[in-house]
Amino acid sequence: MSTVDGRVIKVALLGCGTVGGEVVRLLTEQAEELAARAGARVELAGIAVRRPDKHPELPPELVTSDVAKLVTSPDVDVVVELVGGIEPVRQWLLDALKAGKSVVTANKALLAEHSAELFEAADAAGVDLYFEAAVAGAIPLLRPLRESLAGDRITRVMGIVNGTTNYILSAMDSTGAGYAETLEEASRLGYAEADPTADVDGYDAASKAAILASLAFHTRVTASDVHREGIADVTASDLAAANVLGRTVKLLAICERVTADDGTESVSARVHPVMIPRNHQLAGVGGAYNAVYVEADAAGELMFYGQGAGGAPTASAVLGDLVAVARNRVVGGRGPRESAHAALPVRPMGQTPTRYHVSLDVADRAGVLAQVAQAFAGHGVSIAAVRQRDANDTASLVVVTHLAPDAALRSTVDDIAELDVVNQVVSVMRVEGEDQ
Ligand SMILES: NC(=O)c1ccc[n+]([C@@H]2O[C@H](COP(=O)([O-])OP(=O)(O)OC[C@H]3O[C@@H](n4cnc5c(N)ncnc54)[C@H](O)[C@@H]3O)[C@@H](O)[C@H]2O)c1
Ligand SMILES: N[C@@H](CCO)C(=O)O
Ligand code: NA
Repeated sequence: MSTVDGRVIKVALLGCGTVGGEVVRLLTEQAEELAARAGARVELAGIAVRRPDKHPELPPELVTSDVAKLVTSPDVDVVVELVGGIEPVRQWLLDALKAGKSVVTANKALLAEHSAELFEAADAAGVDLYFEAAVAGAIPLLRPLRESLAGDRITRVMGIVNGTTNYILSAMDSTGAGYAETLEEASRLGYAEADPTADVDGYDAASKAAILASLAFHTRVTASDVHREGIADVTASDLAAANVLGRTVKLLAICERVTADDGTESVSARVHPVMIPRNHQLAGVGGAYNAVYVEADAAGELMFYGQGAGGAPTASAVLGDLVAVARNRVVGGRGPRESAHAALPVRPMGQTPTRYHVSLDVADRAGVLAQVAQAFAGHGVSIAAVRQRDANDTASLVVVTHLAPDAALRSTVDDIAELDVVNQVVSVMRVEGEDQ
């Protein structure tokens, strides 16, 4: 029987790949415990895959390729979506919500573009939309933002939210391993997206940043609002330049509440490589692990850490959501709805305050430093530290700035590159954290 009265919650699973396969395993192995925790048996009503013939491990009576039929089947209470991508998934989930099914999804790409529409459909039907697995895999992060911190005022969310790029940067930093071989390994381990350029070019992290900023600041932020740079341009020179200063490079998502001098607030959301001191807590986060700091007025600083990618860790978050949905169905309640009441404007990247590390190869003669310093001053950028090392007739000059609008820093670097005394701009990267 497929009704809540019968204490059975029927689940349609869409996608049975890296994550979906683990969801099936855990649902089967932990059926008794899940029933006790949810207050109802949680049973599969169907599993939709692209190629049913490729899944001899699944019960044939459950497997289908007819997703549209499965998501609106009267037999189904909850749709768990683990296919990925935007279309046709968006339409399947809208159809499911309209038909009164709650939805659990790990699909950050979809949520970062269409969560408003999905929340509206969930509201209209009085059903749930849960997506803990969409950001930072196993780590409970969205539930704390949506529920535990709902009474606080969050000012910043910053961290490592993409396992694939963290795996690659960690390996490049520690073993000097090549980029391509490390990416291949990350794909083999099930961390990378179906198209790994989504990871490498920062799209995956930007989608997650949009979701985090939306929840943290009660504002609709979409992926296109997020400034995005991936790791494809991070070179061995960047890592070497970082190393000289006792730093390392991480791809960070940074979502901030920015308050202007006149007190008006805006939201800044960005994803880009960042140099951080080696003694920064994020520097020690290796492999496919994720770590996210949340700063809130009353709570202070919180840190969330754990496995951000991979089949089983992600399935853990999916199962947690599934139990929450099942419980809500059993008692007749609902989980949190969309909270976008603050509707803050999104601040363009050029106006966002950042700090730069600039490593230059310059001519070793009098007046060079003055010319470089003049370029910074010309854009109103204040210098925090300068370090010079001589080698034959050239010198290496490293400048770290104080906070300045990102556009001013960018223009400064453009001007410096044009100076006759500058042989080469070796590395330009944003900086977070103070050296101890
Ligand atoms: N792998 C991870 O570490 C991880 C972590 C967090 C979130 N996610 C998200 O979870 C989702 C699934 O990721 P995955 O790594 O398991 O992907 P995957 O490629 O391993 O699996 C995708 C599944 O979807 C099925 N599918 C694809 N197109 C279909 C169609 N048109 N009709 C029916 N079935 C179709 C495939 O048959 C496959 O079973 C994605 O949204 C991804 O972003 C993945
Ligand atoms: N491809 C993603 C999966 C987890 O969302 C990552 O590497 O982090
Ligand atoms: Na999570």
